[in-house]
Amino acid sequence: MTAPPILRVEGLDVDIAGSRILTGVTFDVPASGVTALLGRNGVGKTTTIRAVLGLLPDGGRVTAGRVTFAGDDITHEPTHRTVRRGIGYAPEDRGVFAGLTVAENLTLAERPGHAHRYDLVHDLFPELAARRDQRAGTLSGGQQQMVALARTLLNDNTLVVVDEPTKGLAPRVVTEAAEVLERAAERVPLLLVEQNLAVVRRLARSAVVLDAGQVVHTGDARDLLADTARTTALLGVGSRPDHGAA
Ligand SMILES: Nc1ncnc2c1ncn2[C@@H]1O[C@H](COP(=O)(O)OP(=O)(O)OP(=O)(O)O)[C@@H](O)[C@H]1O
Repeated sequence: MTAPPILRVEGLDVDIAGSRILTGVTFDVPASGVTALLGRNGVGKTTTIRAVLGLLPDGGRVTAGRVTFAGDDITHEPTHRTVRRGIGYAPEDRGVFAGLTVAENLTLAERPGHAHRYDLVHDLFPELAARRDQRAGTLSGGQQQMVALARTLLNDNTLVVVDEPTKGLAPRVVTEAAEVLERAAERVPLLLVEQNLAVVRRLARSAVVLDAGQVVHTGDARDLLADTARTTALLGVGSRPDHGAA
C-alpha cells in the first residue's frame, strides 16, 4: 500500500491583480523523496508554492480549488498556522539575515512548540557548526543555501518547499548545493522548484510541469528527462543554459 500524499493541490485557480495566473493546478507531493516543480520562466511555479503557503502578494487570491496538507484543508489558512503544521520554506532569495551570524540565523528560525533539531542540522551540515560565529553575509552562495535549508530542518517539518536553490550559483557550488539537498531529502520530502535539469535528474523522483499557469505533465522525473524531445517541448531546454553538472 502506498502512503497518502503529504500535500495535495486540486483544481487551484489563482488571480493576481485581476489576472488569472493559475488555472486548475492539480498535483500530489508524495510523503517521501523529491518532487520537482518545473517549467519555463514566468509559468507560475513561485505563485503555486506561494498559494500553498498563503503567501500570495497583495491583490492575489485563490479563487477556486483546494490545498490539503497531511489530510487537512489549508486552502485559506493564514501562513503562520500553515507553517506551524510543519511546512518549511526556503524562498528563492534564501531569506538569510546577512548581518547576523550563522548561529543567530538558526536561533531566529526556532519555532515554538517544535523540538529544535540542532543534532540533525549539525550532523547534516557540519560546516555550519564550524562557522557558527561567522556573519551569514560573508558565506558563499552554497553555504547560505545550507543556512536556509538548516532553518527549515531545525523544526522537524514534515514537508520542505525550496524555491530555485541553485539559481545564481557557480557550477562547482551547484554540485555542493545538490549534495546538501540530497542529504536533506533523506529526512524529509521536498517540493523543489529547480531550473537546472542536472540537479533535477540527480534528486527528483517525480516531476510536475507547468506551462502558462496550468499543469501540462506529471510523472516520473527520470522518465521525463530521458525523453529529450518531450523535455525540450515542455521546458524549452534547447533555448536555456543548463549550468553545472550536478
Ligand atoms: N505580484 C505580482 N503582480 C502581478 N503579476 C504577478 C505577480 N507575481 C507574479 N505575477 C505574474 O504571474 C506569472 C507567474 O509568475 P511566477 O513568478 O509564479 O512564475 P515562475 O514560474 O516562478 O517564474 P520564474 O521561473 O521566472 O521565477 C507571471 O506572468 C508573473 O508576471
